[in-house]
Amino acid sequence: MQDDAPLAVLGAGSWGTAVAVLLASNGRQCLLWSRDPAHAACMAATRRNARYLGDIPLPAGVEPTGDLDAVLDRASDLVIAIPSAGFTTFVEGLRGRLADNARLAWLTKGLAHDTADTLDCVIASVLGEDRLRAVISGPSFASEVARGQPTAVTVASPDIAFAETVAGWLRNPVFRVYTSDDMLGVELGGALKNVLAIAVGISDGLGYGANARAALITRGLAELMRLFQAAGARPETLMGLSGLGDLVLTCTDDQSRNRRLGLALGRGESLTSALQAIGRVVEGVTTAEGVMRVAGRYGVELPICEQVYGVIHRDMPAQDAVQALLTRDPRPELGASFAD
Ligand SMILES: NC(=O)C1=CN([C@@H]2O[C@H](COP(=O)(O)OP(=O)(O)OC[C@H]3O[C@@H](n4cnc5c(N)ncnc54)[C@H](OP(=O)(O)O)[C@@H]3O)[C@@H](O)[C@H]2O)C=CC1
Ligand SMILES: O=C(CO)COP(=O)(O)O
Repeated sequence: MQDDAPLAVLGAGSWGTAVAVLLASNGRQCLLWSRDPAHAACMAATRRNARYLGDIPLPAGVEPTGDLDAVLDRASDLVIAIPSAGFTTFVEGLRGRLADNARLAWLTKGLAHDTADTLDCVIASVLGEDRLRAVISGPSFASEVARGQPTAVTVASPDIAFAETVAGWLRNPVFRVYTSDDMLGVELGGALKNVLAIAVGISDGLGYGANARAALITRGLAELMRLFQAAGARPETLMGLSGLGDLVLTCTDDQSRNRRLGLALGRGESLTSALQAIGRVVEGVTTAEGVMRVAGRYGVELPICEQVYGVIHRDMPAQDAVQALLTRDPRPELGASFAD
């Protein structure tokens, strides 16, 4: 693959734009596709993405476009940056339109909206098991990355050589990239942390203190560990950037939209008005539903995720959800294994 061929980022929200800026600052030509041609034209004219990342100038190497056919003609290395709710439909729309040598990476954190499968399963089943593919995940707020603040992430792929290739696109002295072959663990960590961040936000919004926050993060980690064991992900991935790293980031910093949603719900705002005020994707909302399906599939208990699901999708009062967690049957902190 030619290093001077353009890369393409598909999806021009906050994270897609930040990664396009990163790739261009690494010297790569980067097509940045928006599904809204007027938005693409505005970015091209103003050299900013006013809608999602307005304070960051787009470097010369970023080429905004609204023409997906032209993008697929010019680039065979594609980075998908759209929310999980639209992921499956979008990938199905790529079927039959990709060059044979097209390679895919994605920045999306979540589960397939319709099946609750991991996004890797979606890509493999729609575009073929042999398609080179990788997920980019880890603690990485878009605006910090776009401003060049130090960040470290993980790239996971079933093909470790391809993980290295993607890492090479992204790496620079302030953007450190590790690689992994545990796609499942990296994707599950990225999906669940959004739901857990809503839980921590709710607790903080209710005015509970630092003790409750630390307890929720720790017991959230135990939920992830249980799911990892049941699903066959590697426990050490949980201690990495896409697990503990992103869980801590998203649960503790108000840049997180998932945490901010929880804060608003804890303070008594309605879901609709909180989502409207945030005005960006809040992945934990749809993922909370998917996670319940995954818990059922593997027969694991995920009590914190279940309460978040109750608050968001069953109108449960936030205070009742916390109470339900506090009054669960007592149990040993760690059972026969860490995951019990
Ligand atoms: N922001 C961040 O700091 C990080 C985000 N992520 C993950 O990246 C993913 C994208 O998030 P982010 O960029 O922040 O979200 P934003 O809400 O900032 O932007 C979403 C973008 O996706 C576009 N979009 C939505 N649905 C579709 C669709 N069906 N087809 C094509 N484009 C679509 C939107 O277009 P339109 O404007 O037309 O609606 C918009 O450009 C999420 O899974 C998120 O969890 C991961 C790490 C960091
Ligand atoms: O995934 C993220 C940082 O790693 C962004 O988190 P939010 O979607 O909660 O803002």
